[in-house]
Amino acid sequence: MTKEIAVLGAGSWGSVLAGILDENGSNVKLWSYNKDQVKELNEQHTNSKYIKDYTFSKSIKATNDLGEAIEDVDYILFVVPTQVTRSVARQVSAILKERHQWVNIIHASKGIEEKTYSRLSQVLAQEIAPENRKSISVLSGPSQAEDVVTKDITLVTVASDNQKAAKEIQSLFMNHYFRVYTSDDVIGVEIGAALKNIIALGAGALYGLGYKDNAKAALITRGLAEISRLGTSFGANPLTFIGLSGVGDLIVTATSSNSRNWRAGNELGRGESLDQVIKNMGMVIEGIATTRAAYQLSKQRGVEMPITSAIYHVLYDGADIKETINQLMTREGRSEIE
Ligand SMILES: NC(=O)C1=CN([C@@H]2O[C@H](COP(=O)(O)OP(=O)(O)OC[C@H]3O[C@@H](n4cnc5c(N)ncnc54)[C@H](O)[C@@H]3O)[C@@H](O)[C@H]2O)C=CC1
Ligand SMILES: O=C(CO)COP(=O)(O)O
Repeated sequence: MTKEIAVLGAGSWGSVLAGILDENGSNVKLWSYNKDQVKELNEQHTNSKYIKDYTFSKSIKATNDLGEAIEDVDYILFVVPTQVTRSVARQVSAILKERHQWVNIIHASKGIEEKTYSRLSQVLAQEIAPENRKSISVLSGPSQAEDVVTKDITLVTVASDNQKAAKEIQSLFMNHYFRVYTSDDVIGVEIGAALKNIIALGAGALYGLGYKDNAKAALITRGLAEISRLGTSFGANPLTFIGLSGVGDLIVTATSSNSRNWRAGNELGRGESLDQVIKNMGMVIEGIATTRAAYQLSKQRGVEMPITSAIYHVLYDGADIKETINQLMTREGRSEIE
């Protein structure tokens, strides 16, 4: 199916998703706010800071001009970091309004807005007027960009407020190594996607401190319990959390040394300061801001999230990691399933 698609954000994930869409036959324009990156993508067809040793298809057109990127498109796919999605959406919205364009919106970012505690579909719905959008969908699941680009088998979910759009998006992305399932649980998919990054930070920290496989399994399992608790408090389907965008993404992010969240946690566990970790990474570590948002949401909604709360105190209050783990382990005993 040939569609005109704008991919906004040419980091690791945006560029790899643009590659899949191009490979599957869509006409893709890839927008970045960085002029040097656009020049590199158009002239060398590489994106060396984000995806090493890979040459992208010559048919992907990179541009610095948002108006040009979204001209006459059927779909706009947002893949910029969570905390800048609102400002990019605002710019997109002004252009759509002026042109009376009506498009399908997708996002593939994983986080909660730090200031408003909003999910990204909420941010996009707030910024892009109903007369300019046919649908809002989210693409999510266990999909480290570095493995997708080498065509490792990858399964993801597209959740949407419009099942016709979900089916169309499914067919736009599906191929022999990238399989897409549909869902109508936007809340569950977005909450799972955002909160697994917090647990990945914790898993990296445990590894950095020398803890082993039992500790990893414990963190992932109890992490999933608190992700589901917060998600279901918003009306998410509990089954979503045992799907690709829930436990699936949690497994890959909390165990893969490609994960920026896991790597950041690992460095923190080894005693590096948060500022240094952020500087070393040079790419987005979504779990940091999302920890703050999820912590505040848990307080607001009276949902118990002991691991998120512990990670919040380590990141934002300078709490000692070992002492924090000790406090978690010596809490009063309780029943596993509440
Ligand atoms: N890398 C991965 O394997 C995956 C990432 N994701 C999600 O995709 C989203 C983007 O992640 P990545 O591409 O990995 O990040 P990245 O750090 O590799 O790239 C981020 C991109 O956003 C651009 N950017 C930064 N600030 C900006 C601003 N103010 N305005 C416009 N553009 C700006 C940067 O220039 C860069 O091109 C995140 O929410 C992440 O959780 C989802 C699945 C897989
Ligand atoms: O979401 C991801 C894989 O599904 C990527 O996670 P990181 O941002 O931690 O690299």
